[in-house]
Amino acid sequence: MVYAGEKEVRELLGVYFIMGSANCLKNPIEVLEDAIKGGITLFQFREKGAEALHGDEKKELAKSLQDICRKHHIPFIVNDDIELAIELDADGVHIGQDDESASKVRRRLGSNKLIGVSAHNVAQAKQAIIDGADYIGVGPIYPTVTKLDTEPVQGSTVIQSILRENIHIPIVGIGGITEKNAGDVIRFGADGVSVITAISHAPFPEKAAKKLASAVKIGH
Ligand SMILES: Cc1ncsc1CCOP(=O)(O)O
Ligand SMILES: C=C1C=NC(C)=NC1=N
Ligand SMILES: [Mg+2]
Repeated sequence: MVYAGEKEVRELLGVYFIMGSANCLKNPIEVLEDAIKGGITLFQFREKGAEALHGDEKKELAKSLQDICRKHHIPFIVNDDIELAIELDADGVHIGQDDESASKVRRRLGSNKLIGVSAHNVAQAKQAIIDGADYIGVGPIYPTVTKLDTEPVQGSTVIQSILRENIHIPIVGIGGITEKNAGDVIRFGADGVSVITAISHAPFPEKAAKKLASAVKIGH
């Protein structure tokens, strides 16, 4: 992927689907294909939790999902697992505060890859910029049961406190986001929304993605 400037990154964050095998009620391959048909703009492979796949099984699933993203020109991001991202030549990685710093990851990935960092306050947002991150994931905005060890639910406060500091890094909201509240997250000032279960548990993932995409568009 050619290096994406800030404006392209903001557009890429529109409807940012995140999924691993544990988040799916049916075949992850089908869920991703339907989500892409519905208009997601970015995909993150996040294989976590008790039943998460490991080793070759994890790599094979990642490759299958990456192939689907390539076919439809959707950038493929890997959560946490830098080695896997390098091995697959993924389009980028997403790292949390407990992972290695974005500056170290940048040295390993190079300038033409996307690096996203989870940020829960202004200081972490500022550090992410210093470290060369391309975007920050801020949340949980609303309560979520998908990730049990989240920071406290913060609603719009962190997004607004970051923007009040005149910090200009692309921001994606995360946590409990659905078609009903996605527009609010954009009105709070986020460039896009990232979701897991709103799409992965939807009876029709294509329709769920479409509804999120229109809520985001209206929110802008
Ligand atoms: C990975 C992550 N980080 C903060 S909340 C969360 C889970 C989001 O899942 P959902 O969209 O199903 O609430
Ligand atoms: C924890 C996370 C926060 N934000 C994003 C975009 N992805 C994540 N895995
Ligand atoms: Mg992590």
